[in-house]
Amino acid sequence: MAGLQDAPLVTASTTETSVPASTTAKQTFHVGTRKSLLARVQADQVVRDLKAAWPDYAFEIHAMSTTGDNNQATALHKFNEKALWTQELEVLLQGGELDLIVHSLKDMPTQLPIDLHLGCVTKREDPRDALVMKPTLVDKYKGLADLPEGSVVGTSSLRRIALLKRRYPHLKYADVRGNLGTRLAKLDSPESEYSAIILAVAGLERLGMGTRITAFLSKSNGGMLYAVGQGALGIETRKDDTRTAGLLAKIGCERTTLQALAERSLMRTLEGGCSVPIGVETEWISRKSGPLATQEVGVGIKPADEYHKLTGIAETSAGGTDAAGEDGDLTDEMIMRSIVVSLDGQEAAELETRRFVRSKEDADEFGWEVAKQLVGQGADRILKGISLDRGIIHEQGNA
Ligand SMILES: NCc1[nH]cc(CCC(=O)O)c1CC(=O)O
Repeated sequence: MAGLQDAPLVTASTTETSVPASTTAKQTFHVGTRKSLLARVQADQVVRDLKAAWPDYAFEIHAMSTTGDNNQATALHKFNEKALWTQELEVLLQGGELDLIVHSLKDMPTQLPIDLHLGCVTKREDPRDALVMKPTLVDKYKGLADLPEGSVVGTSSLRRIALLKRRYPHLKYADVRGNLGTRLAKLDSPESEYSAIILAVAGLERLGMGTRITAFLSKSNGGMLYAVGQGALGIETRKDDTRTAGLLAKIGCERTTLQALAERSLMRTLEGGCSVPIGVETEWISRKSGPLATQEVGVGIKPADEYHKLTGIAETSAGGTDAAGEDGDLTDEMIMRSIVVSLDGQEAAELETRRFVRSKEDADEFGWEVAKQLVGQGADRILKGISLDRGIIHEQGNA
């Protein structure tokens, strides 16, 4: 912080324009992101927040395409590493050419280079998955259950396919790739095979396409749990960069950060390097919640029916009339619903667990504990089966 305040306060320069050498520049922070429209919109959002918090500094966005972006023609299962989407940016961060990288948290590897870390998580948006119906079918079918036998649902995520197969075995699942716009265009084309596609709510909303959402999926609606980190932005920084840490302290969300750490710890403990169908839902419990408990799903804890939009807060109280959206009404107790599912949707280890989470260490421990319990339920057997299959197509797309 001190470093920031000491920094020179100077004349105007606008983001993304280089400052003429003759003028003294504002202290400039270099923000890295991928080149896709979604990545750009996300970086813009973070820079807007940073500018509002730190009007005396300048921010320059550097958007670059990465190995992942450049190899869209190559089957994604050949890329078993999320790092392909982040590596080039990380090298620039390590070299000091960038000060921070804005990621969709869901696309950020759980293992980062030793000198880098998740420096900040901003407030999570709606973390759920969305069902988007083909426009010509939208009046006829309101949900996946309504679709006739054999209808094709487009998604390339192992998690989405496995979870949906479990609940909707009458449907077919087919790959759909490309950025969000491309996927929607494929859905809309009258010749395409898709009746519907599944996309993250947050991505659609960030691009102003929230009106395309036919239904919001969740554990209680369709048995769909979201990906670790979905709906939140993660900012990667150098561990030793206290200047940028001070900057980010003003835009991070503590509640989301703890959720993110718990979810990522679960994933890190389970995945052992490869991407697997893991779904989660984490929420903070409001004051009127029930007792502390760890149980298998279906045994006692009443799941929250809906998300409190934009906050991911469990509305567990009977009337639900208290302002659950206010952090003041929340306890330090987190609920984590988790599932590890086989690719065919036939087998699953599933839990609903609560714990008091008051620190980053608590959050890490919570994820680790849940992972161990899932293993106790057979998650390791399911994961072993998947890594034998090796048909790994991971969550990462061309968002
Ligand atoms: N798979 C790629 C991806 N990475 C992040 C998002 C957008 C939403 C988010 O922040 O999680 C998406 C698109 C999608 O899954 O539909």
